Amino acid sequence: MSLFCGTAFRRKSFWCSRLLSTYVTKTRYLFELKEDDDACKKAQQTGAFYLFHSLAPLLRKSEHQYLAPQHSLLDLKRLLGKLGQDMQRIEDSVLIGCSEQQEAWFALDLGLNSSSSINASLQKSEMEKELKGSFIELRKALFQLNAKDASLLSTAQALLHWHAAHQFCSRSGQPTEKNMAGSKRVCPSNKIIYYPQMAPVVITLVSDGTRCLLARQSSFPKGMYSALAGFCDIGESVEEAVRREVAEEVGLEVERLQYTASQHWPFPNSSLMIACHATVKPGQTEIQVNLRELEAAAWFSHDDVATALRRNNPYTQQQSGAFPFWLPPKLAIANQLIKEWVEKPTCSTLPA
Ligand SMILES: NC(=O)C1=CN([C@@H]2O[C@H](COP(=O)(O)OP(=O)(O)OC[C@H]3O[C@@H](n4cnc5c(N)ncnc54)[C@H](O)[C@@H]3O)[C@@H](O)[C@H]2O)C=CC1
Ligand SMILES: [Mg+2]
Repeated sequence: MSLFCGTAFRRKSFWCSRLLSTYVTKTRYLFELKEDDDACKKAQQTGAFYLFHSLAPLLRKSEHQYLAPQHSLLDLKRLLGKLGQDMQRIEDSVLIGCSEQQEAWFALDLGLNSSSSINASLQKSEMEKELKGSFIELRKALFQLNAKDASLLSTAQALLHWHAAHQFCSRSGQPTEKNMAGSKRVCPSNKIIYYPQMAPVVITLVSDGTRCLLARQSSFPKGMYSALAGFCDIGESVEEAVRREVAEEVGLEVERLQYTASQHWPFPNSSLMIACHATVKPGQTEIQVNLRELEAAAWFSHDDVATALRRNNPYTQQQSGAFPFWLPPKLAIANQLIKEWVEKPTCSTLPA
């Protein structure tokens, strides 16, 4: 049997799907939708749409959480009709995933200037009223979403952002065309294909064996400290990027390094966060903060970090006017790194 069950794969044969796990079937279905514009257009008929306005997702408040509502193609057509908009706008949707039952999920930005519609941006407040929700900046809402919606909306926002920023071919200057799924753009004049990209970023929790090193940029919310992060330079390995970033930002040399996890991060552009634990050379713990990159950096004890992790409402200003020391929220990979270290302070054991 061939890897893709030949044409049977494309027809989603009963035999084929019986042999493959749900996950593999789903993955192959998504692959098909990315490759085949007609199949993708067909999937829109039964698919679900997540709506955005100028890259802010449509959300509904439910107690302490935000929920991301889904809309059918019919709902969407009804909305566009009511607002006197062109149905062509639906072609700007991008594929962002599918359910286990192969219901395809799309994202559509109704606020960006459409390449396929002659109509200008739709009125935001009019749409919010019709859709019974609000378009809220993802940065403000991310931590009040469940993990599934957070991941889906991050992907959607990153992909919509990429399309909005790659409307023209950098060689010919001509407008590029998106495929139906939005997994690429092509220049019609020279056939150059552009694919969505993520910038690799290393994020490192440095420890000296008993304490961990946390830092803050002036742009961070008051009181919040995080692990050291930095974009990989071209040509660098992850190990080299960690070593350079730690040296650049706090003037220390990393001795041991251990990869732990990764995360897509949509802000400000799409990044792939690569999270590592590292230790410094014994006795070489004197921090020299690079003030062009950071506002402050310091060593924190296990107790201080464990207490900060348990803090529920970090934004509360103290009576003195100061903000307590707090850490990035659970959905951020920085939080995972810090939590791992609190649970096992000696987790960086491999040579760098
Ligand atoms: N999800 C998480 O838990 C966390 C995510 N982050 C993310 O990590 C990213 C990198 O952290 P920083 O300390 O700001 O990086 P950084 O230490 O590399 O400094 C940023 C500077 O690097 C330069 N740079 C080099 N390549 C760049 C590129 N491809 N895109 C943008 N700037 C580039 C720019 O001059 C920029 O001002 C940030 O975007 C931040 O949002 C940071 C901490 C936690
Ligand atoms: Mg940095």
